[in-house]
Amino acid sequence: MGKIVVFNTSEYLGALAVKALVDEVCLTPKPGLVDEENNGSHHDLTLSMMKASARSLYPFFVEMAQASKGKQPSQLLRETLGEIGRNAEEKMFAVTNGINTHKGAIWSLGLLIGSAASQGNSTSEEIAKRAGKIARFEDAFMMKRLTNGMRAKKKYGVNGAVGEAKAGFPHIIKFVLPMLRETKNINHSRLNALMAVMAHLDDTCILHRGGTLALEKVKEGARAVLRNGGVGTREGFQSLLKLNRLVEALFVSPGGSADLLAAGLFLYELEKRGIGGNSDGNTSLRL
Ligand SMILES: CC(C)(COP(=O)(O)OP(=O)(O)OC[C@H]1O[C@@H](n2cnc3c(N)ncnc32)[C@H](O)[C@@H]1O)[C@@H](O)C(=O)NCCC(=O)NCCS
Ligand SMILES: Nc1ncnc2c1ncn2[C@@H]1O[C@H](COP(=O)(O)OP(=O)(O)OP(=O)(O)O)[C@@H](O)[C@H]1O
Repeated sequence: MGKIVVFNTSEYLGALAVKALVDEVCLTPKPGLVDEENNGSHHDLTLSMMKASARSLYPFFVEMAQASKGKQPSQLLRETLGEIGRNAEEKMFAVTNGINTHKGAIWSLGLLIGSAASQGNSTSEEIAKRAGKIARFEDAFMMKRLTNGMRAKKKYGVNGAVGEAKAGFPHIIKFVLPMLRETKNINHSRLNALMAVMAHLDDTCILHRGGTLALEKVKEGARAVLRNGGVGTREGFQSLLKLNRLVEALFVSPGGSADLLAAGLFLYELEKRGIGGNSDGNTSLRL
């Protein structure tokens, strides 16, 4: 996408969401996930596919923002976002030839964009809370297909992507945002934010492929990185490399944590730039 010029708040929010997805996938070295060095535990994903998928979602994110402008959380808003979200998933699968690149991310970012657009000048905490309120309304049109996430939720009794949203994205508020706000080295703070969420999240991507044993090992590995001072220290970075080898050996992928990092990056950019950053004309964003 390179540079994108945006003309209104909805386009601005859409561009920030795409930027968050591109920033997440480019963050390196991540355990098990696609990054600039390798495709992690994914035989079917590549960096260029992830970027193409992220860019293809732009019009849907803009539409979500437009549809939510000035609206209170309601079943109608939930169903409107649901329909746009399903269309976005369809586009994603068309762009990737049927590979799941951003299903979880569309869900979390979609709700947060809707919430951010519905009421200007909110804090990240308020946006996440209101997104939770939207998610708690029923979507009568939601397809009841058996997904990997549903299987994992049933088997292991965890909440998954839907539970995280309905609870107002506690892992973003408690773990991702504090880390992003903490340090001056962007790469370190983003990797530490990923470690913090991985140390706590019941990620259905990991559970589906590796079960509870793999999830516990991954959580402990992420905790070790933070205990050793984070990725900015020699010991912490060695622990990250050790975690990457562990995740590779287990052949699992923390896709849910990656989604929540991307969603946190979106909120963090929004709090730095402000929602009205482009209100009086063109603003360009480098993606
Ligand atoms: C809710 C979704 C993500 C389906 O989730 P489900 O748990 O059934 O399983 P599925 O395995 O298909 O996808 C889950 C994805 O969520 C992410 N994830 C996994 N664990 C977690 C977690 N604990 N917290 C947050 N995200 C997680 C991962 O990326 C994973 O791939 C979504 O596909 C959906 O139903 N979309 C419908 C469109 C919609 O209603 N959109 C409205 C807002 S845009
Ligand atoms: N950098 C990334 N690399 C890989 N996955 C990512 C990345 N960022 C986010 N994700 C998320 O991970 C999910 C894909 O994970 P995964 O391929 O494990 O799921 P799946 O298609 O349900 O299952 P599986 O591939 O195990 O059959 C997507 O929904 C996406 O949102």
